[in-house]
Amino acid sequence: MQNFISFNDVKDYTQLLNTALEIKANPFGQQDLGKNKTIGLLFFNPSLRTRLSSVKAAYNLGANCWVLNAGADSWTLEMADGTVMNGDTQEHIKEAIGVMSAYCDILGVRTFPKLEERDEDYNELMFNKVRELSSVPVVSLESATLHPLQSFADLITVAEYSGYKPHQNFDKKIKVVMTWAPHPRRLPQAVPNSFAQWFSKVDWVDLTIVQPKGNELNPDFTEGAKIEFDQEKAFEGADIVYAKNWSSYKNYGQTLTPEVDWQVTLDKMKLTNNGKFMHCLPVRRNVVVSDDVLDSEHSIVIPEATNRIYSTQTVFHEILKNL
Ligand SMILES: CCC[C@H](NC(C)=O)C(=O)O
Ligand SMILES: NC(=O)OP(=O)(O)O
Repeated sequence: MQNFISFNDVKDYTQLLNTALEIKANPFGQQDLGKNKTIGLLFFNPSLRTRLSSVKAAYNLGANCWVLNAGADSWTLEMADGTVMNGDTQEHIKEAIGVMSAYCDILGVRTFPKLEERDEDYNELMFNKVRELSSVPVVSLESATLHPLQSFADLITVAEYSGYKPHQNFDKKIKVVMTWAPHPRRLPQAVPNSFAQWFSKVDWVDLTIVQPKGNELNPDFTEGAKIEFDQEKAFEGADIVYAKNWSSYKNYGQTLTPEVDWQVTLDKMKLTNNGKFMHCLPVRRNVVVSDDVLDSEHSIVIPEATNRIYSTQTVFHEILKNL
């Protein structure tokens, strides 16, 4: 594995899943791999899980790790080429990424979308600029349109809660429903795009995506998923309910306020096959999902967040072993 930016960087998802489950069972078994290696984490946006799980994953592998919050810890960066830098920016992204990638063996980067110009975000201008400037492999810590470390952790979690065992025949079909949910702010499409990209390809999953009409995701990522607009119908018989808010792809960046309440409630979870509730976190309690769902046996959001250590550790492992 060279870079880890999307599902397209995964040659064999079953092999990667099995590796992750093996690493999770023996998390300190590969400490020689990270010896004398450094993993750099660059954040242009806030984070809790990605930041902390990535540091832990690096340490589990015996690697060093540094973290930088662009613009807060560092100089104000100039992103545009050709700028006469006599204003508020002190350092150009060209030098900043060139230097940072000289200080590490793998560079993780988080760059959220602006949610203004769809082409700018969907061409991943910012992330691709960093990738071109980096002299070391790049791992997405969530880009404008995808969040592969989250989706990989979600796959590990769904596998664990579905009875999947590495190298054993698994002929079940798991009904996974990703549902849009309300949020007071306009959020990226990265997490749902990525979840759809991964789970529409898993042969033991039946993926349904349910959202208010007009709020469908980019079809480039949802091909193969069943698209629904009736939330309660979609929940019927679901084994996994994955909730997430996303702003409009069609009316780019706009938020939606549907007439009916799309919050995930206990009554809705009763329509499922005693389904498990998942969310990437952070979650707005009693907006996205009710307290009585999050505080019930339905919720596996903490095991899901815990698996962020092992999705990340596996990706670092797969890149480090080729260095
Ligand atoms: C992991 C989620 C990060 C981000 N969430 C917020 C609140 O910005 C999002 O929705 O993409
Ligand atoms: N799920 C996730 O990536 O969380 P953070 O934004 O807190 O890193």
